[in-house]
Amino acid sequence: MAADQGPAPSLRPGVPPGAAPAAPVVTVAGPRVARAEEVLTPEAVAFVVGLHRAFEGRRQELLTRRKSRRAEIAAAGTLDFLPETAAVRAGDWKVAEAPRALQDRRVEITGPTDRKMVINALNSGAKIWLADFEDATSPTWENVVSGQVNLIDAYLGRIDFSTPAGKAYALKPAAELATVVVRPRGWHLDENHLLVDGVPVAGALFDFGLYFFHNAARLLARGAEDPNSGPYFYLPKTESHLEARLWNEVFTHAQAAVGIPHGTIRATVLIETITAAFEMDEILYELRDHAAGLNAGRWDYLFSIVKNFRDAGDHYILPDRNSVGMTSPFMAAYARLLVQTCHKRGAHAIGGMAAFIPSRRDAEVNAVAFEKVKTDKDREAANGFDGSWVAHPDLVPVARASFDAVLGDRPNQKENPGSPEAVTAAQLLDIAGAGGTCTEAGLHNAVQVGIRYIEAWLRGLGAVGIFNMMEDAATAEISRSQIWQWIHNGVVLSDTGEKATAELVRRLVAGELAALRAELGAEAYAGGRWAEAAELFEQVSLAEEFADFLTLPALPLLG
Ligand SMILES: CC(=O)SCCNC(=O)CCNC(=O)[C@H](O)C(C)(C)COP(=O)(O)OP(=O)(O)OC[C@H]1O[C@@H](n2cnc3c(N)ncnc32)[C@H](O)[C@@H]1OP(=O)(O)O
Ligand SMILES: O=CC(=O)O
Ligand SMILES: [Mg+2]
Repeated sequence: MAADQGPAPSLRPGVPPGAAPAAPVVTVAGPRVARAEEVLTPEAVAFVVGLHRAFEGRRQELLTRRKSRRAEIAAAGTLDFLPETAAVRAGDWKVAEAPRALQDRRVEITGPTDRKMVINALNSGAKIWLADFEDATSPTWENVVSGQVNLIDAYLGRIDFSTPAGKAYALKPAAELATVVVRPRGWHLDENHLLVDGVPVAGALFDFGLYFFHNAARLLARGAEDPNSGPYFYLPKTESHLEARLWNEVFTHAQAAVGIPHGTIRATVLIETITAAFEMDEILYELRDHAAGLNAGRWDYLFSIVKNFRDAGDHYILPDRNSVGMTSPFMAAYARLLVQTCHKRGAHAIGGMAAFIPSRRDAEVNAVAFEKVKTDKDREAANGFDGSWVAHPDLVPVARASFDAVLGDRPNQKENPGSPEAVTAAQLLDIAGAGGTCTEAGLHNAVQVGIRYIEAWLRGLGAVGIFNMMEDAATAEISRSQIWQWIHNGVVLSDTGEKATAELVRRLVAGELAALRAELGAEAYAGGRWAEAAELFEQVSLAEEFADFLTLPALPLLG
């Protein structure tokens, strides 16, 4: 405002012009969670409120922008690299050097932040533990607050746990523990239990802000670079470099606010949307002082392709989930581009999740899981990735063997430029080129997985084993969005010759509920949330208007 304009008129009746801005009204409205007061201290809440006040406006703008971008994609029926950022792609620049704790990331275990899992993950022998508030967590107030309590206890080396049967859990010596990398929720989810002037804060800023605030205080006490830890993050579901820019602004603000050096925070960005795949360079560039790498989040990536091209015709129809994999040409192109981009920019390239989970009770299931995961990790290591994810502690040695065989004593292979084959937009979008079939068996599986997962999520479980596969929010999104896509494109199922229709899906849902009642028994069935899960599943897979995320209509049903 120009100096001669005088003070702005007061918009608050009775408050003189130029008076200090009103203090925000902050409401914490969740059910009681044990030890919440250790996390939700007045200072930590004020820090999150400060983030909200600084960045909520921009978050909303970017969420609106997602909608217009999707409308553009629907109109064009295709996608390409951005002309306006060609100079960034062509430029000669690198991201900041990784801190010591993030140099060797050959095996990363992922999982939710409940107490037992925290201890098991940290003790697993993995280099990194991705502490997940996203795909693997149902964001009940209990889960998001107690997760923060557990992270503080883990950082202080005082986390322990025992089961009602007396099995005791404790941390191994500090030098043997995984480094913690926290994955906050994506930009789309609100935290409805913390309101500022009646507006919910972003789940992303709640998870990031609380972990950063508590972690940064300890970091300051320990000295500039802790060899085993720091404020390290995974950033999920990013759709554009502008969203990465917002994270960069949040990091810059957060570091300045608590007085730790710019660049202390390190973030690995999941490339798990089709739009982000076209902006890998740009995302690293925006975050270059804070970037630690990119990750190939294959499950949300498939979901994002279906979501964005759901009504773009036959070329984009995703066949049965188990007939597409990382060797499908469009997925191989995505992995290739990720390794090429990361290594050109000095960043780590981290592989994704093979969803097969082992069983300690069934040797055959175990053998299949080990073999499938080994094949997947061998391929990633050979293709230039610096490390990869596993979902279960028993898979840590499997993935480590794959990466040891390629890396040897080197912490990573960032000097490996990856495949010399350039990646084109057409290759990234060649879904039809994957072949694969759409079957009623695939449709049935999608119904089963979708209902079972949503029911677990409503009870506060964000990751579950279903039919020996790891299922989480990302894989459930594939199930329901694929059904929407098949119905709206009139797909004919190759094994029955029948068309995929809403009526067929409703029949399969009813059949699945009856099967579950028989499998569980009437009492256990009645104790679950099956009817709500089925209703929500039908809504997100059959409603004409496609829900951007299934967790959005599901959120109000959580405690
Ligand atoms: C698309 C994506 O975003 S992938 C990343 C997000 N998804 C995830 O992180 C999933 C992580 N994995 C898991 O949550 C689990 O492995 C599940 C739910 C799939 C299966 O868990 P369970 O049914 O408990 O498996 P199982 O009984 O074989 O577990 C054996 C032991 O390993 C532990 N365990 C299993 N997975 C993990 C894990 N990821 N982290 C830590 N501990 C684990 C179990 O707690 C159990 O411990 P216990 O023997 O002390 O009781
Ligand atoms: O977050 C990972 C994914 O595959 O989705
Ligand atoms: Mg994901």
